[in-house]
Amino acid sequence: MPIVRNVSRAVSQLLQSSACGCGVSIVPVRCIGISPRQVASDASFHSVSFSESDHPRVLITGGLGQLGVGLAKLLRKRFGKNNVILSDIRKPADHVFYSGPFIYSDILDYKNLREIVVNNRITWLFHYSALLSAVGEANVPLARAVNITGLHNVLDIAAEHNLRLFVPSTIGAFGPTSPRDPTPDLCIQRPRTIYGVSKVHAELMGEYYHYRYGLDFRCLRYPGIISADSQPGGGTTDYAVQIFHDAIKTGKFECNLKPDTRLPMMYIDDCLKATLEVMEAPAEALSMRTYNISAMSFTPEELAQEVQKHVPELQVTYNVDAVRQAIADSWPMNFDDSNARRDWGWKHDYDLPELVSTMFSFLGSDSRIAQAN
Ligand SMILES: NC(=O)C1=CN([C@@H]2O[C@H](COP(=O)(O)OP(=O)(O)OC[C@H]3O[C@@H](n4cnc5c(N)ncnc54)[C@H](O)[C@@H]3O)[C@@H](O)[C@H]2O)C=CC1
Ligand SMILES: CC(=O)[C@H](N)C(=O)O
Repeated sequence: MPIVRNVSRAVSQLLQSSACGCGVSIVPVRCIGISPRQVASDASFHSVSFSESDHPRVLITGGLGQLGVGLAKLLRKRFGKNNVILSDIRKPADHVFYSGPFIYSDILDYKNLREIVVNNRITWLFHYSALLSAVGEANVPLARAVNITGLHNVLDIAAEHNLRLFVPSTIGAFGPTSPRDPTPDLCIQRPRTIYGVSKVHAELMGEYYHYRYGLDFRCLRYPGIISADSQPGGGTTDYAVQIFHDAIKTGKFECNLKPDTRLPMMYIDDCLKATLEVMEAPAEALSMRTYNISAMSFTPEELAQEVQKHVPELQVTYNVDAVRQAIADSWPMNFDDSNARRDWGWKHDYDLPELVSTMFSFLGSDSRIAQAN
């Protein structure tokens, strides 16, 4: 009766533990006898226990978006090119395809995902597939499928195959009734977008699987991410990337948020650094499984002023998009990430001036608006 014993031990530990997980260290209970999904009898469990010195074998879902290619680059530097597999449902550009392993994977296809994990002996999974806030509102059924059903597939496969699982959450997991300045890790979360609802669901399901099945779930709430070599995928914070491209190409930028809309933001290198750090943190260091991370917070007006130090000719106008503005007005203005700083030593490198000068040195400011005049 080992399964029954495991179940009752898991349940009693679960009941004894604090529901919020704040400041309480709970020993995860690995209980492989109660797999969260009924697995076909012919399924093979090739998950291998890796010793500390072995590199993880990594799969990134939704890897062709704004963040995945950069994450793959960072992880390949650390763990070796062939230990990191990028996957997506889109066709990769040549430079991505030839830079390391790429595989087609639709996260709605449970069996295919399981086959990839088994055949490649995956040990770490970064689940990046998602529809972001603005595109999610434009196609709620698809956002619900990708962000919620897709997450269920990933959670079950990760639990069955003993994976360490990273799922990013977002400032969008908060809503108008959350404290906005600053927003702490634990507070009311009643977002009003399908994106936000799906991310709160992901946080709660991941933490539930951690306490119930011992899944090694780790989650960071990212601010709006700014990158030079990848395009954002349809979010509310996209303006803060677009302004750089428009400043260089035309010298004119039309912003779809009001000039005083304050949102937390972060340069991509900081975001990817935090992601790797939390995945490498010893489990004992993590007093929670979902952390806010923060770097800076600015308004479109403040960003434009900093950009104008590099491109003084830049003209900024405002044409507010009502959907995006309503979303932004319900999101945090400043993010409290003191728990991440305390538990696993999180520290950002880029504030607004460094972010802007780094973006321009990346994008090459020499082509800037000579043509526009
Ligand atoms: N970029 C940002 O500012 C922030 C991103 N995040 C989160 O980080 C993660 C990555 O974000 P981005 O790279 O910016 O997103 P993105 O929108 O640029 O890329 C998402 C990728 O998911 C893929 N995808 C869509 N449906 C799929 C399916 N059925 N199966 C497999 N892949 C599918 C898309 O093809 C796309 O390449 C997301 O979970 C997002 O919520 C969180 C906060 C901020
Ligand atoms: C902050 C995010 O999650 C994303 N960039 C969005 O704006 O939807």
